[in-house]
Amino acid sequence: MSNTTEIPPLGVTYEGKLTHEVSGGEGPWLPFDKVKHYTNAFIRQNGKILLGYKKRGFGLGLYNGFGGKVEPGETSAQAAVRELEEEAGITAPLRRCGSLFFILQGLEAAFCIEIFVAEEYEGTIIETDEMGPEWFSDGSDPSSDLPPIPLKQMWADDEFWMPMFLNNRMFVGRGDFSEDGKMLKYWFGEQIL
Ligand SMILES: COc1nc(N)nc2c1ncn2[C@H]1C[C@H](O)[C@@H](COP(=O)(O)OP(=O)(O)OP(=O)(O)O)O1
Repeated sequence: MSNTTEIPPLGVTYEGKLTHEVSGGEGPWLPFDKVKHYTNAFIRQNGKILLGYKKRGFGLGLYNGFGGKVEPGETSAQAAVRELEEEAGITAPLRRCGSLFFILQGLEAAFCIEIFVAEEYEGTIIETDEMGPEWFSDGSDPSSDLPPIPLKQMWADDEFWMPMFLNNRMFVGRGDFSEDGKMLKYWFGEQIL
């Protein structure tokens, strides 16, 4: 972790200043010529964080926030609300808290993912065909009986930006992955608006 301001890689968009960068890996950043837009949303409440166990498709067997592709005509904020309802059965006043950019070798398009969070929600959390929702401790309550965030069963990038997210910082970053899901190179930073 450093406080110096390196130039962030292509694909990382931000306003203001960046700080607390963390970076690693070797070789050049992977090239891309197409970008697809996605969302990912978390509910965080009273020392707990809601994650979903991905039951099918991309990211199968990993825990993540709830989200998916931004459909034509939608804003990312609208897509985030829709995807949360489709995947966990709830609605929430989501606000954007970060932006991530990923490239996976072998896929034609890069992922540009807007990350959202809310501290409250409406409705009853349900398991869906796509996601199995589970609560975890966010680490802020040492007396919590909930399991810790299962970083070993999450995308490898999460361990770098999740601490920024849990500290209520805006974050941005990029990770390049091999075809078998190993992170080859990464850069993440906190954004000061
Ligand atoms: C590669 O690194 C990634 N890290 C993290 N933390 N999250 C990622 C990564 N790559 C993708 N994601 C997120 C982005 C989305 O929230 C989901 C994938 O969405 P999905 O493939 O399920 O989206 P849709 O095609 O819309 O799904 P359905 O049409 O089946 O609902 O993972």
